[in-house]
Amino acid sequence: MALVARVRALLLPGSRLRGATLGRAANGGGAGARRALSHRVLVEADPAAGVAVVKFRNPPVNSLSLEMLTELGICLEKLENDKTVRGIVLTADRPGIFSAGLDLTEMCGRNPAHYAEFWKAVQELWLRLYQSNMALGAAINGTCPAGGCLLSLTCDYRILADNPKYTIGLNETQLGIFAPFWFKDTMVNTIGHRATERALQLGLLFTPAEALQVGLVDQVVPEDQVQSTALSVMSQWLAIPDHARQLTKTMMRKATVDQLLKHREADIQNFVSFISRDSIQKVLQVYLQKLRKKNH
Ligand SMILES: CCCCCCCC/C=C\C=C\CC(=O)SCCNC(=O)CCNC(=O)[C@H](O)C(C)(C)COP(=O)(O)OP(=O)(O)OC[C@H]1O[C@@H](n2cnc3c(N)ncnc32)[C@H](O)[C@@H]1OP(=O)(O)O
Repeated sequence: MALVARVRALLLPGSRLRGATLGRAANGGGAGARRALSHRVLVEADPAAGVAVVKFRNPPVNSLSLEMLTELGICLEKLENDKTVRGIVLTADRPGIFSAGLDLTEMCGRNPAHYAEFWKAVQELWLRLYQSNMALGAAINGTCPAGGCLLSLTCDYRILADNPKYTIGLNETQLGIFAPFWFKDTMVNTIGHRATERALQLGLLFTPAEALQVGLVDQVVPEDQVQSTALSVMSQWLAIPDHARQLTKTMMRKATVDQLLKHREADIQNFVSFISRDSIQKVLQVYLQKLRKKNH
């Protein structure tokens, strides 16, 4: 289903996204700050600063399900069309888990049409974020594996909470799958080829100190200062004239974006045939069961 159709489905009577409002904040935010609510994404906009904080709230682990990807896409599209917003900070509504990455239940026991729809939605969100004209910051206030790490890597800078429990990285190989070329390219663009090769083959999840050392994040700060630091760094990015910053960003990212645009359909087909393999389904199911067993 294309984004428009998925949005329609989400707006059907009964959907909690229906009637989402953008009103004056009940609390928090500066004077004139506005808060918009959807089911899985909370937006706190501060028009005076030109910044919106986009908070993930898809319990229990902020996984990127099809619905979450769709709501995030809608929210970002709205912000892109809002002339008062020049920068966005992505964060988790509750500290602990920034995002557990792609929702594994979307990739297990479904049919090929579902896998294709899901992968298309992952591509769409990456394209929207990686090509965004806005300045994007990630206030990483929790653990950040795989697709969660990818989200943060689409941003222009990353601030990570100084908590050794919070790890970050593309750990796909540890699950028995692997990061597709555009995940890899996004990481190469951030930490370079050799560090990416090592990180991806070993499926490394970096502690804050390691992530800072390898350049996966730009700053590690005390947990209660992640959002405030991300907002203060944002003011540096917004001090640069938009057109100059945007042209530079496009120049840096265009080749990577073009690769996916050129191979988009083939990438979907490759994903569908890879994820549909019995052997891959088996490893994903074992991984999910292990996660679930912990709690039962
Ligand atoms: C030719 C080639 C073409 C291209 C091929 C490409 C192939 C690549 C394909 C896919 C790429 C995928 C990238 C991903 O993002 S995969 C997801 C990777 N994520 C993880 O490995 C993280 C897994 N989760 C955890 O490690 C923990 O849950 C953690 C985030 C650390 C939180 O721990 P904790 O607070 O202890 O919470 P629980 O583990 O108890 O989890 C609570 C419930 O949430 C469920 N859960 C967790 N993660 C996911 C997830 N990613 N998706 C869906 N569900 C998830 C977990 O099972 C618990 O459920 P329950 O309450 O029923 O027990």
